[in-house]
Amino acid sequence: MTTPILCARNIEKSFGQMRAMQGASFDVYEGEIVALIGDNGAGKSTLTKILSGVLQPDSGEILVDGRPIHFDSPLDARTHGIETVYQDLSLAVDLNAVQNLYLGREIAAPGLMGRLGFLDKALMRRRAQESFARLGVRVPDLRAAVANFSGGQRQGIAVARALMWAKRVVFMDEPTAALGVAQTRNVLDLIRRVRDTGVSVVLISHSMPDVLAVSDRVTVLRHGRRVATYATGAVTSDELVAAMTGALERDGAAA
Ligand SMILES: Nc1ncnc2c1ncn2[C@@H]1O[C@H](COP(=O)(O)OP(=O)(O)OP(=O)(O)O)[C@@H](O)[C@H]1O
Repeated sequence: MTTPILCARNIEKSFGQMRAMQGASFDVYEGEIVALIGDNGAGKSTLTKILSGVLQPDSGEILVDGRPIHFDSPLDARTHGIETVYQDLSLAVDLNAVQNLYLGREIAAPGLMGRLGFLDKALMRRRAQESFARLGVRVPDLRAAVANFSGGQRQGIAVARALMWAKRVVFMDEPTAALGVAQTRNVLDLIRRVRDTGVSVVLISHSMPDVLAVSDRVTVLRHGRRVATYATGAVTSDELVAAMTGALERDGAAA
């Protein structure tokens, strides 16, 4: 079997008395969309934060390409090509789409101008346009503050931003929450396009239809550990809900 590009093994993490991660394991393979699902409080966000360098585990291992690694910060995870799109999007709403794409990673103008702090705005705009075009993200006006845009348009910009920098894995936390039917379809298409560019996607979602529509595999977390993993084509919504709620374990049929 191939080596996962990103892997968590027996992760433990407590917040005071609360054991949020109780031996969680998780694998991401190259070129796949893997859904990470679980009931409220199952530990999806905590695991995501650990695998993107925001939180450090108390114990357990993280492996990239099979090699143990420590992420001391989100920057560490980024240098390994791992990016996260959070549900709150963390876009700067007063800035335009290009500025948001490059927030904190601006390109300096060449030569003395760059050393004086001038930015290469034309280059950034061109690369941003290429990125939006490649992903099929429609930005009504590159110069307008993103505060003017719809939820779906903002989601597209947030995804494009992560993808500008993600070389290996993108975590998407509830990317279709608060979106309408058409916008949800666009974001799901976008997720497929991301995978087709060779970047793996971890989809964290409460939406069974989305999970079943777009993922290749599904991992179910419960009480801070992995209770099941399925090939999406071989599982039903009822089976996923059973794994999430513990009915599978009660039946003694856990995968
Ligand atoms: N900073 C924190 N301090 C204390 N407890 C925390 C903290 N972060 C998470 N927890 C607890 O850890 C457990 C796992 O939370 P987590 O947010 O990872 O779950 P989740 O699966 O993402 O849930 P949801 O679907 O509701 O977002 C929960 O019981 C939560 O209350």
